[in-house]
Amino acid sequence: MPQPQADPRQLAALLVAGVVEGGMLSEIPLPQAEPAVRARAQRLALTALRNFARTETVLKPWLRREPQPEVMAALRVGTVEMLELGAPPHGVVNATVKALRASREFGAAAGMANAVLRRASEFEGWAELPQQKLPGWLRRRLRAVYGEEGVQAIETAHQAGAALDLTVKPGASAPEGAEPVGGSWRLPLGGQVSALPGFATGDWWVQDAAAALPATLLAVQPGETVLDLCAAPGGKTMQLAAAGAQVTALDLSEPRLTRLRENLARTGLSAEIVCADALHWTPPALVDAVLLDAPCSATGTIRRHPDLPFVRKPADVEELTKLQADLLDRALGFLKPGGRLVYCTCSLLPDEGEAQIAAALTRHPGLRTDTPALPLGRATAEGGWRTRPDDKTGPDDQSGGIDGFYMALLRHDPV
Ligand SMILES: C[S@@+](CC[C@H](N)C(=O)[O-])C[C@H]1O[C@@H](n2cnc3c(N)ncnc32)[C@H](O)[C@@H]1O
Repeated sequence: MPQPQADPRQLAALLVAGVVEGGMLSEIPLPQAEPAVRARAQRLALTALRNFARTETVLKPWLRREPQPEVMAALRVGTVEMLELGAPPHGVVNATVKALRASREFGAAAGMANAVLRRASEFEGWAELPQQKLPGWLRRRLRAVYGEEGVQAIETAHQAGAALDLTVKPGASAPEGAEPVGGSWRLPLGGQVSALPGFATGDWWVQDAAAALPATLLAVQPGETVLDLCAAPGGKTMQLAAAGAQVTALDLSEPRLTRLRENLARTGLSAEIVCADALHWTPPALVDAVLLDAPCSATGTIRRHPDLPFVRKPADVEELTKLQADLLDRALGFLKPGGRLVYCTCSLLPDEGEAQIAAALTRHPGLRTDTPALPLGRATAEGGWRTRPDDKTGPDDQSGGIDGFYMALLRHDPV
């Protein structure tokens, strides 16, 4: 017998409530649902999180007391569906009320939701409401580096979300309609990725245009031995393998390595896979090149992960910067004399980028930066490279920015 389909709005509300309670979007368990339903739920949840403060402004005047988190999340999802995504109010209100009424736990809130969402649908001036601000601690730290104007431009980019960037396997084609961005290809936002032409045949994989730069920077040659430390889910491993290198992909997380294995299988690329802690593992032989995509605050990816500002705390950054320095010191020891290493993080915080490399240069005699100009972003004082979410990808860029990344090419000469 066919199972009743899960409602994307209900799933979206579960996701939003889960994030408010401190969960990462990718880790919140959802009931079984078709990929298309999950994709729609995901899109609604992302939109609700990107417009969290705005929905507060619209809903608060009509709420006598704060509803249960799940009900509040359903109201936020309904509000963005009507006001941001332009869905007809009648359908949104009816579906939300029907779903609440059908639930044993939240049925009593159905009448209130009906009244509040009808009011919300009449709200005027949605587009003029202030954009979503970063949390105070992060905003202050970014303002010290990029200035108030820079932070506002970054917040505007976060609010706009991200297009779908693809890294295309050499010799394969991007799907029709994709535009070149840096060395990547860009499709407008939306849709179910696995349904796009070329997905099943492994012609490309999803990776932000900025995230594709570090592997390009390493410029591996066919036959070179390369260690991809912190490799999963494998976006950069696939680039290195596609360039013909002999890649060892190492990661601490077995579940993430399962995704890396699936990605390699789909794209028909190969790498040796090691599940280990890079701080305690030693390669059997020194290598020509290392890519260290170090664990970080991921604050450069808020465009596509608007749950991060709800979850990240300043203490996480302190812990991560120590780990990054330890990983970098260890990774340098895996290089053949004269070998090269790309260090990168998807963070906007200089503590996880510029400052890490400046400190490493003082710790390691014989270490130097040798980062050439890349198609997107700008050079930094210590010899690295920085991209920002508000970076334009071309003179008439309409497609939005790129993730915030830091990267540096380091050469380790014997002293
Ligand atoms: C930024 S993600 C890597 C993304 C990946 N390079 C890609 O392009 O798809 C960082 C990874 O570091 C891994 N990691 C964290 N600490 C580690 C450690 N001590 N040793 C090895 N891997 C570690 C995490 O499991 C995570 O998969």
